[in-house]
Amino acid sequence: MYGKEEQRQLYVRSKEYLEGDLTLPPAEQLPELRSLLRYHEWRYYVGDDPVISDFEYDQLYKQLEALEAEHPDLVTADSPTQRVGSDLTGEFESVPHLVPMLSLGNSYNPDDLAEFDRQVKRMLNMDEATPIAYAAEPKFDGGSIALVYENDRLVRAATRGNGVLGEEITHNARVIKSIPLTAAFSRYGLHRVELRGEVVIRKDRFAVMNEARAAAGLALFANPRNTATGGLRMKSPTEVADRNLEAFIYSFGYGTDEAGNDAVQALGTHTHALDILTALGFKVPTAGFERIQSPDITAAAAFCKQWEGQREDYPYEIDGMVVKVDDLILQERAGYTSHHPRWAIAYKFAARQATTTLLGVEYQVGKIGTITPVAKTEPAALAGVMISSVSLHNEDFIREKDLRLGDKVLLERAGDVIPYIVKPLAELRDGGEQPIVWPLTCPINRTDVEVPLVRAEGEAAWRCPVCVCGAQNLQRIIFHVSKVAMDIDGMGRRYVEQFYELGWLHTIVDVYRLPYDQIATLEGFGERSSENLRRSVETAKRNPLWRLLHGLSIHHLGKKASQLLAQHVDHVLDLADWSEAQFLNIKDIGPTVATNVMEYFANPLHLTQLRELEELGVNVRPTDEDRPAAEVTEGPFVGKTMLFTGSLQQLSRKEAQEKAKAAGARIVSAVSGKLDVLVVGEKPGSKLKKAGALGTVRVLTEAEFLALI
Ligand SMILES: NC(=O)c1ccc[n+]([C@@H]2O[C@H](COP(=O)([O-])OP(=O)(O)OC[C@H]3O[C@@H](n4cnc5c(N)ncnc54)[C@H](O)[C@@H]3O)[C@@H](O)[C@H]2O)c1
Ligand SMILES: [Zn+2]
Repeated sequence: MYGKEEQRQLYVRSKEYLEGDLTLPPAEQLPELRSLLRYHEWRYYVGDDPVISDFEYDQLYKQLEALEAEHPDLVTADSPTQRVGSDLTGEFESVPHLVPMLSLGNSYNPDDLAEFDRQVKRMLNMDEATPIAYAAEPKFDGGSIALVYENDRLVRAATRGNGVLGEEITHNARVIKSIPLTAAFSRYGLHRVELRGEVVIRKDRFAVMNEARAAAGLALFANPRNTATGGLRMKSPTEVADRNLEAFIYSFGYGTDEAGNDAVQALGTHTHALDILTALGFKVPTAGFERIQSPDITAAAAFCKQWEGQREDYPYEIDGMVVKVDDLILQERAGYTSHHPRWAIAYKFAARQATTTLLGVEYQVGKIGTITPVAKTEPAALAGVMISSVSLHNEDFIREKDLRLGDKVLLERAGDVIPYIVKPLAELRDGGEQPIVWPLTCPINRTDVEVPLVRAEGEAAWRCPVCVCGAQNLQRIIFHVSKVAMDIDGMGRRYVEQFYELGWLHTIVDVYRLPYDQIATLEGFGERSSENLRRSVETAKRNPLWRLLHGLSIHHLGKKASQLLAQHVDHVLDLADWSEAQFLNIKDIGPTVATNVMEYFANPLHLTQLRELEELGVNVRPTDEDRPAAEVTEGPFVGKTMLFTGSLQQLSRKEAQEKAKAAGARIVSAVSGKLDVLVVGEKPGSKLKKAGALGTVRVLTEAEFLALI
């Protein structure tokens, strides 16, 4: 019905009208707006596949309405404001409704409802101060249905069609269990009635159906509304039965007694009419829960707001609420336009779908270097917020949806769920769309070195194995500042995490350029602690080299190996030029450490980091503590192993150990058959006992030890 290029044009023009930057004479705007609305009605009703949001459609509609109000001479009978959108497909026989099935006017907030209330009163020549009672109930989002009962039997069911003619679907309605085939209308003096209702599918049943379809390899249903309207039009009633359809009945459209006189108004109120339908066995919004009778518009508005908040928890899809003048006689007096009743109005919830243009893709790096593509879009209003970034999850998502740069895309955001792209509107493409090329190398990396991404088998995510922005850095930083590595006093995991969250720490390099003035302003900090932290960091900069090496988190490079390497270089970057043989030449360094250290230093990103550390004043050369004590060949303890236990009185443990080493001893950590000398201070404890039991250990007091050296 519409060609591809034509559809694209209609879409682009619609967005231009919505932007509101058109200055055309009304005589040109009017026919164009009408043709735009007709196109969107076709997409929405016939295709069940709209290309703009309901809110946008309503805005275009309002533009047309306003223009027509200014230029009544230019109103045409076929204008979308003068009739309801048609869902006639031509696949079923059309039948005339007993009373036209109309649309509803729209409101979006309590102010709109207050305005509606004033209009109703003006129409009824009522005083503004006199309250009108309203009924309010959910606006079910499914397919409209009209049910005709004669002599208490269901004789016909039809879709809304174009409002005047509907499509006859009686066979399909008969298999919907919530539609009674017989109902005792005669008890209320009703001989012939036409009921109005909405056919829907419960959200959980919809989900189960789709799971089953996925398991069977069938195409998934797009959404419950779509599935319900499609379900009504199935060719075979058994297929209809499979869809778990239900029908909510929300009013009498028509009702006469045996003589053909109106018998509906006698029911008094809309509320009472629904109570009767409930009693007759129809599925009707439950009084007190799904519907209320409110004394005035304010209470009705509050009920609408309440439902907007609980919409997600409700088992059925609703796109708003409907507020109706409760008194049936007042309804009749207020009357109808050719498009909607003047006594009712829809209170629309914020649209959960929107269409917009995909402008570009950016990449984020998450935990363990996972690369997440993020779509950048033209800003779009979605469920009450402006959206311009939408996660694309991973490469497969982009590929499966066949997303391209420049695509018009359908966005959705339901409840707390993060917004996502439902699909591109492929039929609106003009050929200028560009493929999204998945990066082979890390897109985050800010250096000029390319880092290939990796994707583990069976995983959807690509990862940057060394990403400088990756959250794996968080763990590295925590280790880097810890006691065993750089031992930065007062910085622990908690602060690292906090600073990381604040964006101050990305890599270990940032540890040495923290914003202390800002830290001072953090809750629980203050000038003093900030200054203390700064001092700890400054102290750590003078650490022996082995601590830095250990703090690089190189796989398998422990404290001992770090110390050994620190002894054998003049500058940490010397290691970048080392061959495997050079590593293996060092006693106690094996091939595993060699490989890992070589891999680390082969990565230019790491070299950049080390240079940055050096520029920031971090020591990158061996200190005295790193240097091996010159081989001691003379002294009282040459070739002996030694251990200290208990508390020493004259020397600190560390001093004693240094002196022992200078006297040729090698310090060990445990009592064993290999221990030669045990020096005991006060309260020696179990080590002395153990040494005594061995009988091979020479035991010295602190004084004896001092005398010997
Ligand atoms: N996105 C698009 O391109 C596009 C195009 C056309 C229409 N639309 C949407 O459809 C609307 C117009 O469609 P419409 O004419 O079907 O109107 P509508 O859906 O806004 O309101 C009328 C319908 O509401 C249903 N309804 C559900 N619960 C009801 C209740 N408790 N009481 C009364 N009616 C109830 C009825 O089936 C009735 O036909 C637009 O405002 C727009 O939101 C969107
Ligand atoms: Zn990276």
